[in-house]
Amino acid sequence: MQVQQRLLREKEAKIRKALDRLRKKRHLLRQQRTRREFPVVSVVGYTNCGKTTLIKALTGDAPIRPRDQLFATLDVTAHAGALPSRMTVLYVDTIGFLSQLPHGLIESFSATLEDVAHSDLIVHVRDVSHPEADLQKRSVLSTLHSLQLPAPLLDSMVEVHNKVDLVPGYSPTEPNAVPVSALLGHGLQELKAELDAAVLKATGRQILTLRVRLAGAQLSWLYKEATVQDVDVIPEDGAADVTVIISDSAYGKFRKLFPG
Ligand SMILES: Nc1nc2c(ncn2[C@@H]2O[C@H](COP(=O)(O)OP(=O)(O)OP(=O)(O)O)[C@@H](O)[C@H]2O)c(=O)[nH]1
Ligand SMILES: [Mg+2]
Repeated sequence: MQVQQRLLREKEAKIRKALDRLRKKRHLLRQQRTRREFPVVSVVGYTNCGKTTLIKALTGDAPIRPRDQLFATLDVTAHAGALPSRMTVLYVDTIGFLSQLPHGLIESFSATLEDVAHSDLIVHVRDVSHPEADLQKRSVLSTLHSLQLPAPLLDSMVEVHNKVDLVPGYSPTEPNAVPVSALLGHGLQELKAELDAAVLKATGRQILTLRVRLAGAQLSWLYKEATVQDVDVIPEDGAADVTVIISDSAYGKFRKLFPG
């Protein structure tokens, strides 16, 4: 009994320390984000649902290692991944939700989730092979609602049904859910297409084809400030049709800098 209590105390101290580190890192992440202007996708879900595995599958990132244990992710980490439109997004891994948090940790945990409010899109990962999958969903949603997130962020949430490899013949009943197996890599193309559309919509970005003069600075400006998808050179005009993903604010700047 005593040994067990000591072990638990040690574990709690470890978690607290990790949460402290986390707060510092979050700050850094926020700064980075405002500088680079990458859309941020927060990946949330009940603990052990496969968030880390999914992010790894979407980004091909090696350093994050999923572990089959509670709170394998005690650190908020961001990983860059490319979507089919060639847009780069940052996936932020979050701490797994639990319906019954240990007393005294509730505050720290919600603090780590504050950053979800600053993301452009929320992806809710669910382990559909879990016998209590529905209960877990309700628990996650109620936590999200208690964070007082902006309504558009909640409304645009993408629901991912993970671990479908464990449920033969699985087909989602929810209309907007994307079935995947993060482990086997099934359904990832469909998910990426869905994320592409959702991120564009959520961030006020659009895909435009702009006619630019090759002699000027327009093309290099677009490479720097937007995501260039395609360049179609028209040699006889000394021009090119450039297809870009561009934010409303960047497009405004572009027109100001290069009128006419
Ligand atoms: N069969 C199967 N197992 C999966 C799948 N995705 C993840 N897992 C396994 O589920 C376990 C938990 O995965 P993680 O990615 O660590 O889950 P997590 O949501 O990040 O967990 P926490 O960070 O602890 O909240 C690991 O053993 C994974 O290998 C899947 O699609 N199919
Ligand atoms: Mg994890």
